[in-house]
Amino acid sequence: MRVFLQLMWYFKQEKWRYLGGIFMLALVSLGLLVPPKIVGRIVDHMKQGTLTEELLWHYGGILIIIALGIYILRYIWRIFIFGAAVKLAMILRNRLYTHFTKKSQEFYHKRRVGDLMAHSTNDLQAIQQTAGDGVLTLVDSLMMGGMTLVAMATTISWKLTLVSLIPLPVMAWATNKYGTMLHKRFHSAQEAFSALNDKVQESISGTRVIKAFGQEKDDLNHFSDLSNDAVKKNMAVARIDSLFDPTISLIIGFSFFLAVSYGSRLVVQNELTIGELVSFTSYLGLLIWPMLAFGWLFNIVERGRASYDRVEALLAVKEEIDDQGSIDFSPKGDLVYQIDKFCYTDQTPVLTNIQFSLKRGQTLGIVGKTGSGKTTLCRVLLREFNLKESEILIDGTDICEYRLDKLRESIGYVPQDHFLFSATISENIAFAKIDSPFSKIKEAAELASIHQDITQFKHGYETVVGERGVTLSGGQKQRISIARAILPEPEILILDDSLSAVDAKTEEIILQNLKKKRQNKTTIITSHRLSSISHCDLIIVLESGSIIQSGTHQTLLSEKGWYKETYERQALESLIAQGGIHS
Ligand SMILES: Nc1ncnc2c1ncn2[C@@H]1O[C@H](COP(=O)(O)OP(=O)(O)OP(=O)(O)O)[C@@H](O)[C@H]1O
Repeated sequence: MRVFLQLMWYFKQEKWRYLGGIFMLALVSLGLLVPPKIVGRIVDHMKQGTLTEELLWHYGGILIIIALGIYILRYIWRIFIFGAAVKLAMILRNRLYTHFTKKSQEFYHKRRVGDLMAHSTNDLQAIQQTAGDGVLTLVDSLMMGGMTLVAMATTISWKLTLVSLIPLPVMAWATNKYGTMLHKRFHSAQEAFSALNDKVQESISGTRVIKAFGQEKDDLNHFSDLSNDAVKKNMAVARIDSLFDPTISLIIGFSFFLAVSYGSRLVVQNELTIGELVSFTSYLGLLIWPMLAFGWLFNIVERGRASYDRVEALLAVKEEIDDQGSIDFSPKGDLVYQIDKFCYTDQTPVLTNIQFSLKRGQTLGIVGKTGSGKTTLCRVLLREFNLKESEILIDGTDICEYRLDKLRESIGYVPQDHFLFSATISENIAFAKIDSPFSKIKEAAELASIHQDITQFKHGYETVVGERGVTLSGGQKQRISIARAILPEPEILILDDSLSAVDAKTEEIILQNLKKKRQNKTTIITSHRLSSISHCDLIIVLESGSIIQSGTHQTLLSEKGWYKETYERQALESLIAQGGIHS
């Protein structure tokens, strides 16, 4: 029942709804006590031969009024209690979503998407059930059960009530034992569901790779294994779950047996009328629901607790990036990198001794072997990771002193693994500035050299991309991502290997456009193709996270080293690709 304490903050917040609902439940329970009493009286009247038509109408009238009252009250309490439960799920869903939006890339790197989705669906549903059905079963079983017992003991016979309750301790023991077993099993069932969710998500996203490698069968087998595991764990839950009802029915059956045998004795001894015995057994019948509800309560509560623990653990994950900056405007100006050492999670440095500066409006080219640290050098500027003091400065101010949103507002980043949303091309381009006029969207598309392609589509800028729409080529996606980044005219534009899927001619056009348009703005380009960065004001060559060469294209060509070798090799490759060398 700990979950009710955990949810106390919400019960307090919605106390009127819950108190109102509970009050109505109490009225319903009271109302339900009346019919057995009336039936008992009618039986006694019949036995004594005093039952008149008028009396029958009188009792019938009371029964109808009670039935109607219960009907209305049940409707209202449902709205109160279940309505509050739905609202709780909404609050938690919003919290989780807000939490997700604040999390860093590392958070998503470490977690499985399917797992996060399971938290937002299955777990929240279980918590909603606890705040709705859980409260109902708890209150109803205690109130309905308690009132019925009091009615039995005070209005009929306390001796008979005590005798009928002899089997109850067995029920308390059994439900407690089942509850403990359920908790563990629910946890692993929810974990299995998360794993299954993750598998489905990954397989659907990666379906092209799966098919390309002919791995459908293996994928299906893997899915079946996870699915079987989820079934097995849910069956384990169901096996305990299924024990509740038969156990309770058995115990109530035994109670009935005791009530009828001992009750008949009391009737024979004239301590009880037949009508009272009939009322008593009807009351016992009324106890079936509270007892079953008590059994379900364990089930609901244990499921809710397991889910609430999981959601709380997720919400407790701290922000990795401390956004303590106080400067409330977006930075503009000269850029200075002075990083001694940067490591991801382990102690192996990924960047070492990175020292360079860039004037506002200049273009920086970053090249180097794969894995040399180019992307990392860009991402540290976005503050995706915590930096030490003064490792990167803009206009002489540590980037950590800017508010994170303000810093990021001034940077347009086109990542290597670009992503387009299932929305129209125009919405994708205007993603960072959704209210941009069409002229701006078109201008960005023209700069990114994608306008022509877009006009070829039947619906032009209104073409839906992604799962629900047209399939774009890699180069088209890249250029739409570039248009998206340049539309807000960011102070710093980072193209992280973003021209890899376009041909050399288109690349040149895009670079020329950017040069013209972004005269006073800084641009950073990482690339494997040296032609992409040859125009840059500063080029740095990275190897194993360190700068091994730096300068302009001309100075780097004039010295021996990686840049010259790579440039000459790529020039030769390009010549061969264009038709070879003619002697
Ligand atoms: N999130 C991360 N956590 C831990 N290590 C990482 C992470 N991202 C990158 N690395 C490691 O940092 C090193 C540099 O990676 P980075 O992506 O910066 O190189 P790169 O030069 O951009 O490579 P490429 O040219 O292939 O894109 C690599 O050894 C990589 O494994």
